Amino acid sequence: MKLKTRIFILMSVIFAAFMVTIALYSSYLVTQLNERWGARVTEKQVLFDKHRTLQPLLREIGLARQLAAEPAMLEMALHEGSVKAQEAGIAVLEQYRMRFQDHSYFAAIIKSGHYYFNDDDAKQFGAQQLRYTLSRKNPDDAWFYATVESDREYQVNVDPDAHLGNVKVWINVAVKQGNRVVAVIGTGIDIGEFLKGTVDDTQVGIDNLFIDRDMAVQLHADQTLIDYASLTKAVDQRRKVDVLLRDPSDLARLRAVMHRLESAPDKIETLWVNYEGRKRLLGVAYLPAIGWFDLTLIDGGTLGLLEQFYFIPVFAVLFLLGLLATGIMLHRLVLKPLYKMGLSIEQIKAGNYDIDVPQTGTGEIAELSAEFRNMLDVVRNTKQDLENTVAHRTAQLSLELAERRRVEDDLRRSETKFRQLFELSPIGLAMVDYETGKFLEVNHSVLESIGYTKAELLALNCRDVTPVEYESQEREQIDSLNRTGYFGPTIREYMRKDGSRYPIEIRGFRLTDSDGKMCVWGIVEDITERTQFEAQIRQLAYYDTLTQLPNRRLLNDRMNQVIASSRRSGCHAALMFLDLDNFKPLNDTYGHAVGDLLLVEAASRLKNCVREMDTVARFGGDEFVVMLSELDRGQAGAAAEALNVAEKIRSVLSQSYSLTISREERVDTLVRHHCTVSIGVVLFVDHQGSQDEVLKWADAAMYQAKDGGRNQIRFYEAPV
Ligand SMILES: Nc1nc2c(ncn2[C@@H]2O[C@H](COP(=O)(O)OP(=O)(O)OP(=O)(O)O)[C@@H](O)[C@H]2O)c(=O)[nH]1
Repeated sequence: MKLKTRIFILMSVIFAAFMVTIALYSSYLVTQLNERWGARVTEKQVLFDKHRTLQPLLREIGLARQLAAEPAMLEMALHEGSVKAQEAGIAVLEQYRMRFQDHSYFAAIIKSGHYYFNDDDAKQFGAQQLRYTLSRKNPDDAWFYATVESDREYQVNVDPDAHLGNVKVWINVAVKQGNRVVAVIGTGIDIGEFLKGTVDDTQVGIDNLFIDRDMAVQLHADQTLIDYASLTKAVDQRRKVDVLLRDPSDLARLRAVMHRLESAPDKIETLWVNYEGRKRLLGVAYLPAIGWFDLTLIDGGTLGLLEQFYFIPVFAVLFLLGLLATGIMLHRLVLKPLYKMGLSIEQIKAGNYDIDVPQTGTGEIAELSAEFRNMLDVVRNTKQDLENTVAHRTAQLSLELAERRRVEDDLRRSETKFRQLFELSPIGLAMVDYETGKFLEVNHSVLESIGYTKAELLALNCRDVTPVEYESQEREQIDSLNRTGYFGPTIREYMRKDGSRYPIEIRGFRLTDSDGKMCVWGIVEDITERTQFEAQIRQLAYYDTLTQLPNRRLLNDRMNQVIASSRRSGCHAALMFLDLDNFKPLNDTYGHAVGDLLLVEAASRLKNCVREMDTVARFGGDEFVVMLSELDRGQAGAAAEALNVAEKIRSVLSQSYSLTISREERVDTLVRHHCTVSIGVVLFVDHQGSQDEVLKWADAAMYQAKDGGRNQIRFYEAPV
């Protein structure tokens, strides 16, 4: 919401609040003033009414009481039959008659019931003061008996006189002998005359009436409302003030006021009541002399009460004008300069910083305007600084970007290099998840050996390609990784996709990848060729290339094993040294190749002569060694067993050899050759000496066989 609108609303609210407050307060003041003013006026009026009514009555009452106190009255009441007393009494009555306002009197004698009355100034009645005789049976005479029985000294009673045909305000005074009422005397005032001087004689807007203690109306300008002869009626049959005050609450409050005033008769109280449909101020005074209450009702208009403060609309207009003037001033001094500054701000928001902001307003607004201009300068400078900084930073960023691109290119080249290195490495490289063992990355070398595609292998776990018998080895590797961060190198096998196996040498390193994930880099070397090569070397090292029989080196190993075994088991072993007889002529005649054929054939025959556990070795040239193990424990048995085998060998090797000579582009030539063998045998058990000794002994025995004529078997016999 705009400031202008808000100020307008604020001023409207202030105006409304102010006017409501003023209206309420003025209403309160008017009420207060009216009530106080009305109360004062009413009190004066009530006092006036009270006294102008009471004054003539009190005068007549006083005169009547004075008359009642005349001795002639008592005498007449007691001795009415005495003419003297009667005449004296009437004389006094006539004397007082002229002093009464109405020029009338009455006297009613209890004993006789005679009612004397005279108001005849013209004396037309003459001596006929005795008018009639009162009777209890006559309702019109009830006033008399009520006065007698009331036990009060005097009473005021408004009553029509049936005998006289007029209505009077009667003053009834008891004539007493001691406490006994003997007569009632008094006077009357014509109601018309009395009202003229009291309730009739009121101003417009002022009503005056009198009520007795029981609220019966005693005097009112409208005589039809008067409760005549109240004295003689039951309380509930009287015409009361409720014919005028119809609101029960008004009546209740009036009753309370009357009750209070009986205790404080000098006071006057006022209260607001509804009277004839209008709000009237009611003043109440007590007339203790006659037991009546004076009620004076005054109309607000008559009181000249204020309806309202007429200056309020004027004040409202002035206040409104003041507000308008304030609004205009506010607009010129504050809103307009602010609006101009607002326009400048809009331009700045649109990016136009090169505007000229005018100096505007006065006082604080001028200061604000100046501060705004200063601020705009600061903003301009800051913007310029910012642009410079941005340009500088942009240049820096361009350089950094170029450098970064260069680094990224280097990195990419390096990555490509290492990727190529990884892929082209002849050594297998594989990365597996540390937790699950799943393959994460493998290079070409691994794939080539294992037979899986890359996608297939990356779907597998390293345990899927490891034969079950290596499970314990794999657990050790995991332990090693946990402890040291690496394992290996160890040799085991992987299973290819086709189920075949191949040997690998594997080592692993625990690493954390760029995502912080633990993994294991495995260097997996396919050692199939190396294994084969090692086997070849082993073959060359331990076997004779011509006959494929163990050579001397392997023979030495086997001899060590047999010597140790024989020492443990106690079984005899035998070593036979064989040398073919007359081999050289074959070489010489047909060449070494044919000799080789014979040597190969001889080796084959030898192997067939012994058990799997026995060893047949070529010692060199045409010399062979046969070693038998686990022979009998007894020497004789062992010698027999050895001899048996030696005989078999000698026999087999002595059989004719058919040797086929194959030459390029020539027909094969079959050569038959016959040769024998000389065998030297040594038995040994629990041998403590060197193997060379055993060989030497066997060799010696073999020479004995040679010396013995060849094709013989000789056992070594230790010199005695
Ligand atoms: N073909 C062939 N001949 C060999 C080989 N090694 C050694 N010889 C020959 O084997 C012969 C062995 O000689 P001798 O044992 O003395 O000859 P011999 O005829 O068997 O004589 P006696 O043993 O005394 O009966 C020599 O002529 C060697 O040249 C070989 O690997 N191949």
